[in-house]
Amino acid sequence: MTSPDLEAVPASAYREAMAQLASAVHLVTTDGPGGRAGLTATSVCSVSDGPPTLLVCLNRGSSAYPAFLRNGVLCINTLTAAQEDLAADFAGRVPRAERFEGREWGKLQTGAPVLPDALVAFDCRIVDHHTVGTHDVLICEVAALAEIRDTDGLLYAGRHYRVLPRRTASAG
Ligand SMILES: NC(=O)c1ccc[n+]([C@@H]2O[C@H](COP(=O)([O-])OP(=O)(O)OC[C@H]3O[C@@H](n4cnc5c(N)ncnc54)[C@H](O)[C@@H]3O)[C@@H](O)[C@H]2O)c1
Ligand SMILES: Cc1cc2c(cc1C)N(C[C@H](O)[C@H](O)[C@H](O)COP(=O)(O)O)c1[nH]c(=O)[nH]c(=O)c1N2
Repeated sequence: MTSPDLEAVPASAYREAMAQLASAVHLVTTDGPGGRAGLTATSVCSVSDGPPTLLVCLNRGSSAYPAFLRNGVLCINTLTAAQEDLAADFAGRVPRAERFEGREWGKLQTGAPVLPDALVAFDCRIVDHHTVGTHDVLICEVAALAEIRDTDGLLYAGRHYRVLPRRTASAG
């Protein structure tokens, strides 16, 4: 242990520690009565395969957050290495209203926007949510999956985007 048990961990130290972890990068999107919205997220995790369920942690302060709760559906679009620009756009480089411009978006079961050529996409219904600090943990049941693409993935680690090379059969 490098710090006493009862000493609070500063947010800056926590973020520096979290920056050491590598994560896949996703556009989390929604559409419905609350409007179309989306943001970049790394806090996505598998919960169960029966029923197929994952979680995503969304900051309640983001402009997109109310739309997710109102719509009750979302799509986790996992980005390829070629989609790094989109990650920056949906993390705030482009205003919320303009983030979906310039490409055709698909849909599966729920109507949440599906990014063409995503590495994979999980179309979900939000079945529960829990407030923890600044974020809400959304529990999402998977209603449909998009086709898996045979291409390099995108990682975020050490505050930089990186390429996750697709493992080929010859690579073992
Ligand atoms: N889970 C999140 O909400 C989350 C995750 C990654 C980045 N971000 C945001 O993106 C920007 C750049 O992040 P960065 O990784 O380049 O540097 P950073 O130093 O702000 O964050 C380092 C790591 O700490 C964690 N983190 C950062 N802010 C968080 C938050 N508000 N809630 C929970 N975890 C958080 C993430 O794992 C992040 O990769 C910041 O504004 C950050 O808040 C948010
Ligand atoms: C690499 C990376 C990863 C994440 C983020 C950023 C970046 C750069 N952001 C922040 C989020 O994308 C950003 O706050 C919103 O896009 C801002 O949206 P509005 O402009 O408020 O709509 C983010 N926010 C969140 O609520 N959950 C998350 O898991 C993540 N992960």
